[in-house]
Amino acid sequence: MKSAVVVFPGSNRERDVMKALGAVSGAAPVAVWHADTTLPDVDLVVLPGGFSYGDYLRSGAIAARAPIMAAVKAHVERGGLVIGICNGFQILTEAGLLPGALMRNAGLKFVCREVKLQVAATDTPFTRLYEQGQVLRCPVAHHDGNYFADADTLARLEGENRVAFRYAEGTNPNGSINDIAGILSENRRVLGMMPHPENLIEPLQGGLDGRPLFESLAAAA
Ligand SMILES: NC(=O)CC[C@H](N)C(=O)O
Repeated sequence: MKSAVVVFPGSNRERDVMKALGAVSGAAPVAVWHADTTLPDVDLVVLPGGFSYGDYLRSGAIAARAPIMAAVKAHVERGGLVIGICNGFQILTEAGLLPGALMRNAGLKFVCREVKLQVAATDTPFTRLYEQGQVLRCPVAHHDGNYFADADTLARLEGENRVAFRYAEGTNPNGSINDIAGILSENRRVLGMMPHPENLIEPLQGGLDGRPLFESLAAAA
C-alpha cells in the first residue's frame, strides 16, 4: 500500500501514524508538506492528529484551506482512500469532505484518556478485519471532539450505516451525538475518527487494538 501523510504546522501525530503504516504495510509512507500542491501517486492519504495552525479560528479550519487540500479533494474525487485522525477528522469536516462538525467537548476540558470503541460498520476498507460490534480499547486526546450533525444529516449517516465507530460502555468523553467516534463518506473511502488507533499497534504501547485498522487498509489497497 502506498500512502502519504500530510504534515501541517502544528501536526504532532504524523510520526506515530507513519510508524504504524510502515510497520503494518511494510512500505514507508511519504510525508507531504501542507504548502505542497501535489500528492505522490498513493492509495491512501492520511491527515494526522495535532494542533494544525495552533487550532486558531476553529480546529482544522485553516488547514482545510491549505494549498495541499485541493490535491486531497481530487484524490477523494478519484475514489482514493483518506483517513483523518483527530485533528485530521476536524480538517475533513471543515473541508466539507465529511458532514457535521467537531465542537468543544461537552465538559469544556481537554480529555486525554483511554476509551472503549465499538466497531459499528465492518463493510469498509478501514474496519473489515474487525468483528461487527467488537469493543476495542483506544486512546483519545482532544478538546474539540464533540461530534454534531443536524437531524437530517444524522438520519442519513445512520440510515446508510456510515457510523464506523461509537464510544462504548458509557465512555463517551466529549458529548458526541449518538456516541459517534468516527464516520464514513458516502462512498465509504473517507474515514474521520477522533480516537488514535495509531497509538495501539505494538505491545510496547500497551495493546494491539488499533492494528487491524491498518491491516484492513493494507489489505484493501
Ligand atoms: N490530538 C489531536 O489531534 C488534537 C485535536 C485538536 N487539536 C483538539 O484538541 O481538539
